[in-house]
Amino acid sequence: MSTTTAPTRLLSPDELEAALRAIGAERYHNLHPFHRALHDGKLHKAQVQAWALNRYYYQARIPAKDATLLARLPTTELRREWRRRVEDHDGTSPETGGIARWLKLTDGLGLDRAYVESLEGLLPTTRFAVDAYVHFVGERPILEAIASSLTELFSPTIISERVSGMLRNYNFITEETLAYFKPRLTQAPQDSAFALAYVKEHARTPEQQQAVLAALRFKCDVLWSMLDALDYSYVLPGRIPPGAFRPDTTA
Ligand SMILES: O=C(O)c1cc(C(=O)O)c2c(n1)C(=O)C(=O)c1cc(C(=O)O)[nH]c1-2
Repeated sequence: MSTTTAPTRLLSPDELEAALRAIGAERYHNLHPFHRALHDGKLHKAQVQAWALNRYYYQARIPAKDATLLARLPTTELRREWRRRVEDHDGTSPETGGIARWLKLTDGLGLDRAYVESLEGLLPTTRFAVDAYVHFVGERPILEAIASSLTELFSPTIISERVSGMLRNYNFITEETLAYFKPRLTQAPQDSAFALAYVKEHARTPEQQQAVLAALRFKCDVLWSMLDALDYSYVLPGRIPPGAFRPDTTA
């Protein structure tokens, strides 16, 4: 039996934007039960530690994925725009930038810095998911690589919810430990506005538009699977994989 797929038509730039936003409304990781529990104060400190430790790997690899893309970009203007992202995360001197601020969060949660940076305690899925994102951006066409960053369209909302929810619900969380997130509220809209305008201008065929939508779905899957792994390993009893962070022995 043969199956036929209806040919996809060319969307207007605004229809493409609406289709991208619909993917976020359906699949972004704000909808994941682990995030709901994190923000609503339903987790123990050890589970919050596991989230921060695993998410450190995402933060640490973001500037590497951006540098990979930077090297492939064809114009000065594009490289200048993308270089800013690398600086936002790596900083321009020691103790500045997003990675340093994320380590303030893991410090504030009582995790040993050398242990966090060693990556020894990561869940296997965290490593696989983050590495898949870095490879995607290194290997796919530039249009898709840029489109995969578009989850940032949706991040200011989840970050605002997270900061207010965690401050309200956990006595071990302070404004200082959550300092990572404040600059993201201005950086992410700047980043995503540029990426969205780029994608709307350069996705000019139905195939390119479908590839852009698939890139955003892929990225939502990366973020979702990281939370699935945390949920499975640290919410269900007796599921922590061998070698992964064990709250009682390493915190
Ligand atoms: O806290 C979050 O929920 C969240 C989500 C995302 C995202 O949607 O990819 C990013 C970030 N934070 C973030 O802090 C960040 O630096 C970042 C960079 C990127 C990217 O794809 O280039 N996404 C995100």
